[in-house]
Amino acid sequence: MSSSRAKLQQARRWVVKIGSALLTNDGQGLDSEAIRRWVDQLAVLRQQGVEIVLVSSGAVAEGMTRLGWSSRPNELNRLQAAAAVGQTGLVQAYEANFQRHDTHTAQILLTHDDLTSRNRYLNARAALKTLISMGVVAVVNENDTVVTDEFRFGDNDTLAALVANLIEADGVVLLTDQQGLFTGDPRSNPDAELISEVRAEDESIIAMAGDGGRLGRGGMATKVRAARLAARSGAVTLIASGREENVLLRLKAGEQLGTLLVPERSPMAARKQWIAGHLQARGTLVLDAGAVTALSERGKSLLPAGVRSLSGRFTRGEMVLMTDESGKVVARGLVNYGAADAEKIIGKPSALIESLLGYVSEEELVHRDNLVLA
Ligand SMILES: Nc1ncnc2c1ncn2[C@@H]1O[C@H](COP(=O)(O)OP(=O)(O)O)[C@@H](O)[C@H]1O
Ligand SMILES: N[C@@H](CCC(=O)OP(=O)(O)O)C(=O)O
Repeated sequence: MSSSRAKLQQARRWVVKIGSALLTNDGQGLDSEAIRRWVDQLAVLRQQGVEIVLVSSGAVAEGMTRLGWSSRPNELNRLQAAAAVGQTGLVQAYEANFQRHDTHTAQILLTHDDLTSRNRYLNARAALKTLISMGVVAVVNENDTVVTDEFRFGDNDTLAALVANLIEADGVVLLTDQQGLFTGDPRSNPDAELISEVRAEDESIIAMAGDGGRLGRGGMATKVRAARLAARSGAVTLIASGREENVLLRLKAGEQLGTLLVPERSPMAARKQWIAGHLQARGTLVLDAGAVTALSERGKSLLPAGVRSLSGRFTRGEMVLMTDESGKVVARGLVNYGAADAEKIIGKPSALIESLLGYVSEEELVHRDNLVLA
């Protein structure tokens, strides 16, 4: 087995996306047998220690079936109405199946704004992470009923990749109606060959990937682009057929199914690059000399004890600058406590956090995994 395949096997958090084409059996209503089989597999994966977030399409297609429409309407209001009708069918199907495994599901409907506005982004992230920690399977879809221009993400491949960025998933599995990415669209090109593994950044795959079928929105083109997005936070993406028997369990066992799109950087390197480049600092922590040395020379995390003062109005998870006493920036990173709580614990040993705050999030103020030296 290639070492890249092992990356998916070892991934502890997977975003699994099930496409419209697959879910609705090409327009025949929700394929409840298939949903049962995927849920059974997801339940086994969870027993094997994999955390799962599900991104499921199919609301519009299911709504059309329920409303007796044979063709996809062009008017936005009718599409939105179909999505609203179909979404209840989708969540019913997942909830009923996960209940057989004593697992709760949660419906999360997201719009583009939710992932671009910092506040909403942090809320979505905190809610999803809390659900994961409680063992609840979130079932995510685009909030089709409120998006303004014709379906903003449009396809759920992009949404799955953005969710992976959001919750730092290390694996994205896109289940569709083809075996994976072929050198050309197999619907029109019978000689096209399946690609087993490719770099997510490889330019040549963009040209190979065509658009989608009757029900699907993005085709392979959006899957390839989604793999690139997921690679930004270091996640591997696997495109495979959801009709393949036990596909998820076989992937977890390391079988060479589908197409693996491999990120250039390790999750850690990608994460650090993201911290370094993409976030605005919300505050500053001034460190004592010992803490400066611990961070810059020994690669340590920042403990509250090494902080002399702070400024800014930051909340947990936001980015702060860390400076020495002369004001020189030594590092930047994501802080584990909001400013008000941080103020109470700076200069104190981590063992006192619980008595000072009444709870402990982490013993570090900034963990070294979430910290980049200047
Ligand atoms: N290079 C390619 N390899 C495989 N499938 C391709 C390729 N180019 C286009 N496709 C088409 O993409 C479709 C899958 O995308 P789509 O219909 O959007 O499904 P989903 O709803 O699962 O996202 C396939 O049915 C296939 O015909
Ligand atoms: N939000 C839409 C899904 C859009 C869609 O079909 O996406 P995809 O499965 O990527 O082709 C729905 O639930 O119908």
